[in-house]
Amino acid sequence: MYLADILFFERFEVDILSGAKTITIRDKTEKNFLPNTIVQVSTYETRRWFCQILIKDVQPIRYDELSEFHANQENMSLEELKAVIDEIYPNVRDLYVITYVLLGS
Ligand SMILES: CC(=O)Nc1cc[nH]c(=O)n1
Repeated sequence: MYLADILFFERFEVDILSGAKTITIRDKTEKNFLPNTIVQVSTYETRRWFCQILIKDVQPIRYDELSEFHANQENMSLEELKAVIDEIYPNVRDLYVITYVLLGS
C-alpha cells in the first residue's frame, strides 16, 4: 500500500513552498511513497493542506550517513539536521530520504 499523504511540521512550510527544502527524512513507517506519484501535504499540527508534491525517489540511509549534502537539501546545517532527526526519531538509525518536487499550493 503506497502512501498518498504526508505531514510536515508548520515550521518547515515556508522552506517547502519556496523550494529551499527538497527532501524529507523519515523512518520506516513512511518509506512507502511511490516515485512519480503525487502526494498531498498538510501540517502536522492542524492537518491544514498547503501543497502537493511529486515524489521523485525514496532511498534508505543510515543516520551516520547523513551529510552536508542532505543538510543542504533540507536547508539546514548538518548539526541542525541531526538535531531535528534526534528530536523526531530518537535512537532510530535506519531512515529514508524522500526526494520530491513542489507541484503547487
Ligand atoms: C510531522 C513530521 O514528522 N515531519 C517531518 C519529519 C521529518 N522530516 C520532516 O521534514 N518533517
